[in-house]
Amino acid sequence: MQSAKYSMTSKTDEFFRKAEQLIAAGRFIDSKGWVPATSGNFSARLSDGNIAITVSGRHKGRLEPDDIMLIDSRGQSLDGKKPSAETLLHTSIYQRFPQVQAVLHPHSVNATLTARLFQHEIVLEDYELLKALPGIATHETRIVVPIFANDQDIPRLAARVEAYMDAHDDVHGYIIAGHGFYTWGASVDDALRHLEALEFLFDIEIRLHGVTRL
Ligand SMILES: CSC[C@@H](O)[C@@H](O)C(=O)COP(=O)(O)O
Ligand SMILES: [Zn+2]
Repeated sequence: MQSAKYSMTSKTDEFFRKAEQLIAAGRFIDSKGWVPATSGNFSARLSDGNIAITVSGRHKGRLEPDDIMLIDSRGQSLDGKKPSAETLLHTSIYQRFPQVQAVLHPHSVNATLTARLFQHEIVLEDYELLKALPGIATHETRIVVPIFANDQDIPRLAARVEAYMDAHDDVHGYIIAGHGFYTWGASVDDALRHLEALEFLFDIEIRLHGVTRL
């Protein structure tokens, strides 16, 4: 039951449609082993600027409609539920990029290993799969994925991400060391494609550099 404070909050058909997309994305991401043990969080922006986001602490591979909640653009709960502990990392992306409509955060082994093998950033260059990312039309492309130190202080972490983004264009995602990565897109499907592409490219770089290091 919603409390009186939240009783005016109506969830629209669009909310439930986006919630279903996030649930399906979670099932797929979990099938790959990228959100173990309740880790990860997902969101999608609605046309009125509010955001559908995963409730904190839920298993992201077994989400039910009740596990997706509504927040405003500043991250305030609109339905009394507790949003993801990392909500600020989502709202910052939406504020920065008007075209972004979905943000996905997996905790994959490859993102974690990448941050162990590389410091500060990983460069992805000369891969056909880079074309899965927006605005890239050729393998003859070089992108940089920054790696930030993990931090339990999310506002402080968000501020570091913001400072990096202020100074760099064409950021398609970022890794948090010992934690996971964030990526986004113009729809849940687009964000999922970016997630899969980055995950694949991290895997290649790990195999390449991990083997070279032996
Ligand atoms: C299970 S530990 C993972 C959390 O600390 C966090 O990093 C995470 O991704 C999930 O937090 P959540 O609050 O469920 O969105
Ligand atoms: Zn996380």
